[in-house]
Amino acid sequence: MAANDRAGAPGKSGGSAGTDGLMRASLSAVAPGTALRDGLERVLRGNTGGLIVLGSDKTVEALCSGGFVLDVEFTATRLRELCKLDGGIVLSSDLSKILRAGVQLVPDPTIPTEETGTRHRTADRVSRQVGFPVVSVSQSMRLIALYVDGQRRVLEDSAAILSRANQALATLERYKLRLDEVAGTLSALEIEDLVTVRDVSAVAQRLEMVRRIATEIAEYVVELGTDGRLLALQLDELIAGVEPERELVVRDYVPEPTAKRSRTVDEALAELDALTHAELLELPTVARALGYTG
Ligand SMILES: Nc1ncnc2c1ncn2[C@@H]1O[C@H](COP(=O)(O)OP(=O)(O)OP(=O)(O)O)[C@@H](O)[C@H]1O
Repeated sequence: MAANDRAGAPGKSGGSAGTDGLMRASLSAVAPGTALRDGLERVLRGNTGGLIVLGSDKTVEALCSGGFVLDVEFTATRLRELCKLDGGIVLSSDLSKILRAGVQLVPDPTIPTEETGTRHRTADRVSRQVGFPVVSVSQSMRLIALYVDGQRRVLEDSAAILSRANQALATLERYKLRLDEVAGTLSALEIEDLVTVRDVSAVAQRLEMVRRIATEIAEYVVELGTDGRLLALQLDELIAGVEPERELVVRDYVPEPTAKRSRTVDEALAELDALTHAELLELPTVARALGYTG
């Protein structure tokens, strides 16, 4: 197997990246183009179902009962064949090996789960208990689901993700055009020294809107794996320079500190980031996030 079609290891919960970071890394590990995704698709097509733990350590070992210790190199076809056995599969933490197959996983039954069906309840509980992501391939519902730290994501096919990603890309293009307009106006007013809080807020607002939709598209890129290359190129081109510009605008226009209040650049950026979508549409709220009051 070529090195580039091996899934990158997502690791386990408790790291600095948090649940969102682990979910992103896990989605990347099972994205189209990886051997793991190829194997999962084969299991789905083969209609056998599967329960796969994406990592192993002492806590995982402690939950395993019965089955076979294998310790063989991971391949998509091996995964497909081993999922025919009754029970779950445990992969090594770097996802390069299949360590166990046909194991009964026995997680703590008091861990709450809202899933139905023993396979999916086990997947949810094991992922919560050991911290490694767990994948279930449902035989009856014919879907692949990823369980990460209490969150569940159903893996969709690339066509469905691409259709949503393309809509988001069209929105990004419109937002970017509007951003270029308000940024152009701000530059012209700066030359004449006529900038108002409203003009600055409008640019900060548009920069934030562009950043948010770009973040959404970046998540689609992760989920799409090799199918998202073109999308990644389009995204990179559209958002080139946006992040530094966001910081520069805030740095230039965050109000001078007074005895009553002061706001650092980082605080203003965090306030902008924390605005809800509805708040972001209101220029006075954006101005307040930047540190302007009254
Ligand atoms: N605790 C467990 N450890 C290992 N494998 C399990 C465990 N629970 C269920 N499985 C696997 O899941 C298979 C299906 O179990 P069951 O029919 O109860 O699940 P389900 O949740 O209805 O799954 P599906 O959505 O695939 O129909 C079992 O035959 C077994 O291979």
